[in-house]
Amino acid sequence: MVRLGTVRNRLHVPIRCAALIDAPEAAVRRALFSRQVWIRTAVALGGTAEFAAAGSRIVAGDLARFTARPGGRPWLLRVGEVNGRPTLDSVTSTGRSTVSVRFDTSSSGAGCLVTVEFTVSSRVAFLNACYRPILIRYGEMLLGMTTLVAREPVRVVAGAWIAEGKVLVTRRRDPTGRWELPGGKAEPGESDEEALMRELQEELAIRSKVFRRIGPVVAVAPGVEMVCYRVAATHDDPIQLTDHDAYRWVEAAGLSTVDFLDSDRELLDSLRIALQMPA
Ligand SMILES: Nc1nc2c([nH]c(=O)n2[C@H]2C[C@H](O)[C@@H](COP(=O)(O)OP(=O)(O)OP(=O)(O)O)O2)c(=O)[nH]1
Repeated sequence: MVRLGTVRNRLHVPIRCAALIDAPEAAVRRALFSRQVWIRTAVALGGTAEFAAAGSRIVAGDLARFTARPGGRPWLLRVGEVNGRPTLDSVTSTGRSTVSVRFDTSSSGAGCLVTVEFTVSSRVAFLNACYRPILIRYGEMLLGMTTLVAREPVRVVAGAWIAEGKVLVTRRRDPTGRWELPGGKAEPGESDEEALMRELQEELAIRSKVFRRIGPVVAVAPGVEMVCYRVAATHDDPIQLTDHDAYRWVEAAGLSTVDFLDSDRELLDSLRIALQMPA
């Protein structure tokens, strides 16, 4: 409901949009916290969204810049957290108004409930009424994008970095301590190549080049599939592990002795062949 007021009163107009999505909560959160979903939403409505820091996720501390149309007056918002929940809050007022956005998921037997709440605070009551339809459209489009992306299968890209007849394998930093190829989940809208280059930069701190596919598409879990590509480093960057606690170089004969994740076993024959071939 829009409350009208006077110029003297600072008004708050909470606008809440919600959707019940028939997908696992993890998939919904992955979609909702993906920058691509927020960017695609802004673009679909004729505007723009940009994030200052590198990365593909919405994380606390980042700065986001939204416009309702290209070249329009920007809203600069900082990503924050309140009680562990993500928020976006105006960094600088546009002079007349500030906006804050709260978004979250909760799981129920019927599905995953996503809520997005905007609060505009304007010195001029009339502006509250102006922002309302824009924010409702943004919220509804965001929920639609989130639903679409949450239902897409998740694609894991794994990199077989082969050098001098050996492939690099990495040990997961979890209680199982099992080995895998470096890589990870592609973000919505990312190509396999972009995702793999990003993951290798994040996990090993190396710049890389992606070559041909190796082996079959492997089912990792329901709705999650993995593809493997041959990769190489393009610079002499020293390996710095962030997600893993160990790495080693293994030649073809040693692959069967590595305690790989189950899905990786389906790649081993193809990896052995790749180890005998040039990139
Ligand atoms: N990177 C990588 N992941 C693999 C391989 N084999 C395999 O089953 N996986 C699985 C493990 C994970 O469930 C998923 C990769 O996701 P990930 O590395 O981005 O993420 P994660 O599950 O550790 O963490 P998160 O994104 O859920 O927070 O694919 C592999 O060789 N490399």
